[in-house]
Amino acid sequence: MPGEDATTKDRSAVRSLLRLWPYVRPVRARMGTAAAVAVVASCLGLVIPLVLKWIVDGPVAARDPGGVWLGALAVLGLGIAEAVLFGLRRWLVARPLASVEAAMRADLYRHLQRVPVAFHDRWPSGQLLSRATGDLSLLRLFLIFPLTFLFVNGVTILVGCALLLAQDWALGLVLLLPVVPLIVVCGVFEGRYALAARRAQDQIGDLTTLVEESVLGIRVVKGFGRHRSQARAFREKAGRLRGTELVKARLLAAIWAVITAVPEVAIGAALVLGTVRVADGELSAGTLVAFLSTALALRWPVDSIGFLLAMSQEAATATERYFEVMDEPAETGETAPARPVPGTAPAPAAPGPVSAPGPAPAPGSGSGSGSGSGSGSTLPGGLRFEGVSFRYPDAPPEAAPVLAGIDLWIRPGETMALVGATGSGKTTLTALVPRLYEASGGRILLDGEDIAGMPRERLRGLVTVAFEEPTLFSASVAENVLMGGAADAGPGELDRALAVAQAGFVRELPEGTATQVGEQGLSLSGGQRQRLALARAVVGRPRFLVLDDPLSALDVHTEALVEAALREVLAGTTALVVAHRPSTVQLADRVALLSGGRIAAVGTHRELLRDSAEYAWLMSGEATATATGGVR
Ligand SMILES: Nc1ncnc2c1ncn2[C@@H]1O[C@H](COP(=O)(O)OP(=O)(O)OP(=O)(O)O)[C@@H](O)[C@H]1O
Repeated sequence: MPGEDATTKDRSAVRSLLRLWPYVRPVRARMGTAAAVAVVASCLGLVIPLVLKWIVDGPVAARDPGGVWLGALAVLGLGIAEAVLFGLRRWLVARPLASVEAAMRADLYRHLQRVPVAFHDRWPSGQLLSRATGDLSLLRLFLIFPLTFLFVNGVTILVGCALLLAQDWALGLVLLLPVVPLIVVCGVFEGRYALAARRAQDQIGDLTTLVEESVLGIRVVKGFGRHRSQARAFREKAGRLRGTELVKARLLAAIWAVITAVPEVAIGAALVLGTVRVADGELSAGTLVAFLSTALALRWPVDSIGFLLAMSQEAATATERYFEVMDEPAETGETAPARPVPGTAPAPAAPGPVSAPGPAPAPGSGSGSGSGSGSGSTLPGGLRFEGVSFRYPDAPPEAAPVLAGIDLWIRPGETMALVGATGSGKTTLTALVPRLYEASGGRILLDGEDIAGMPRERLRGLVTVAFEEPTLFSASVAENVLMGGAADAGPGELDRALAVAQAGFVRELPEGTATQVGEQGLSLSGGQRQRLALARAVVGRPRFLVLDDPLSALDVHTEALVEAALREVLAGTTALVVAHRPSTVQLADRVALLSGGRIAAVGTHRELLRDSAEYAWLMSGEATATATGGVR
C-alpha cells in the first residue's frame, strides 16, 4: 500500500480530478445543462438588486404605490424562478451521478477480482473497503455539489463584480480590493487541507481494517481476553483520526473566518463611503441600495468557496486513492513471460537412496523413487516442476527464496503427497500450479505443456484447488459447491461431489442444499466447511487436483470415510496433496519431502520412513506436537 508517502507527495488536485472524466463523460450533457440552469438561477438573484434600484429611484422617489407593488411582484417572481431552477438542477444531476458512482464501484470490484493475489497480500482489506465506500461517496458528493458550484459561483462572482463596477467603479474597487489576499490565503489553505484530507482518509482505512479484523477474529479476541487491548488499539487509531479531523476543522474554521470577515469589512467600508457620497449628492440612494444588495447577494458565493475547496480537496484525495488501486496491473488472461530453467540438474541429493532420480515406474506401483529430473528433453504427461524457484514479491531482498530449484514429477493419474515442516513452502508450491503467483524461475508443465504459456482461464479449468482454510461464500450450499464445476453442472454432479466429501450432513440442514451458508447464512463447523470445500474441488472432475491439507479439520472416523471416497476420485486424476498426517499420506502413491526450499526426497511412505530421518520425525506425533504447539 502506498501509505504515508502519498500524504507528502506533491500533487495537483485538478490533475487528480481530471481522471474522473471517463466516468463523467457519459453524463456530461446532463451535467452541462444542470450547470447552465444553476448559472441562470444564480444570476437571476443578481437581477433583484437592479429591481430594488428601480423601485427606490423610481416609484419610491415618486411616491407611487402602484409602482412599488409592481417592483415587489417582480422580486417575488425572480425569487420563485430562482428556486424552481435550482430544484430543476438537482433533479437533472441526481440520477446520472448515482450511476457514475455505481459504475466506479463496479469497476473497482471487477478490478479487485482481477489483480494478482500478491496485491491482496500487500493491501489491508480495510483500505480497499474504505475506497469502495467512503471515497466513492465523497466523489459523488463532489460531482453533485462542488464541481457545479465552483463553476456557478465563479460565474456569479464575475457577473456580480461587473455589475458592481458598472454601478459605481470607485465603490466597486473598494469591494474588490481584498480579492488578491483572499486568493493567496485560499492557495495556502488548499495545500494544507490536501495533506490533512489524505491523512484522514488513510486513517479511516486503517480503522476499518482494525474493526474488520476484530469482528472476523471475535472468537480469538474473546477467547484470549484481548478485548481490552483491541479496544485500546481502536481508541488509539480513532484518536489519531479525531486529531486529523480536528486539524481539518481548524483549517476550515480559519479559512471560513477569513473568507467571511474580509468581504464584510469591505462591504462596511463601501457602505460608509457610499453613504457619504449619497449625502454629498454624488450618488443616488437607489444606486447605493442596488450596490449593497449586489454585494450581499455575492456573500454566499464567496463564503461557500472555503468549504467547496475543502470538499474538492477531499474528492481529489478520494480520486487518487481510487486510482491507486485501479492503476495496479491486473492479471491478464495472457501468458507469463518465459522464465529460465536453471540448468538440467536433477533434484538435489536427499538423505538416503530414496531421492535418487531415475526412470519412473508405473503410477501407483509404489516402488521406485524418481522425482524426475529437470532436463525437459522429454515432455512426459502429468504434473512436472522443473527447476522451479519462487520468492514472494514483498519479501526483503536479503531473504532466501521460499522455493529454490524444485524438481518433481507427478505422473499421470498419480497422487503425490507433499510433506514438509511448517513454513517449508508447501502452500506456496501448490499456489504456483494454478498461477496464483508466478514462479520466479523454472517451469511447471501440465501434460508436457508449460503453464506459463497457457491462458489463465484454460489453466484454471484444468487445475482445481482446495485450500487449507475453506472459504464459503454467502450463497447456498449447492452454489458454493457447483462454483468448482462446469457452468452446466447439475444435481447429479452435486450429489456425487457431496458423497465424495462425505458431506451428507447437508441433507439435515433446514433447506438441504438450498440452505444459505457463509457470512450471511448458517454457520458451519470447520470440518463441515472443509468437506464442502473438498466437494467444490472435486465436482468438476479436474484433470489435476491440488489439495492443501484437505482433511485437517476432520475427526478420524469422517477422515477415514472421506479418504475411502476420495481414493476413487484420485484414481482418475493427477493430484498433489499437502499432508501433515500419516493418514492423509496414505492416500498417495508416493510422497515428496520439501525441505530447505527443495525436494529433499521422493518415495513411498514406507521408503521415506525408513530412509529419511526428517520425514520419520515429521510423521511422528512428536513433530506434529512441536508444529502445532501440542494442540492437535
Ligand atoms: N504472502 C506472503 N508474503 C511473503 N511471505 C510469505 C507469504 N506467504 C507465506 N510466506 C512465507 O513463505 C514461507 C512458506 O510459507 P507456506 O505457507 O508456503 O508454508 P507451508 O509449508 O505451507 O506451512 P504450513 O505447513 O504451516 O501451512 C513462510 O516462511 C512464510 O512466512
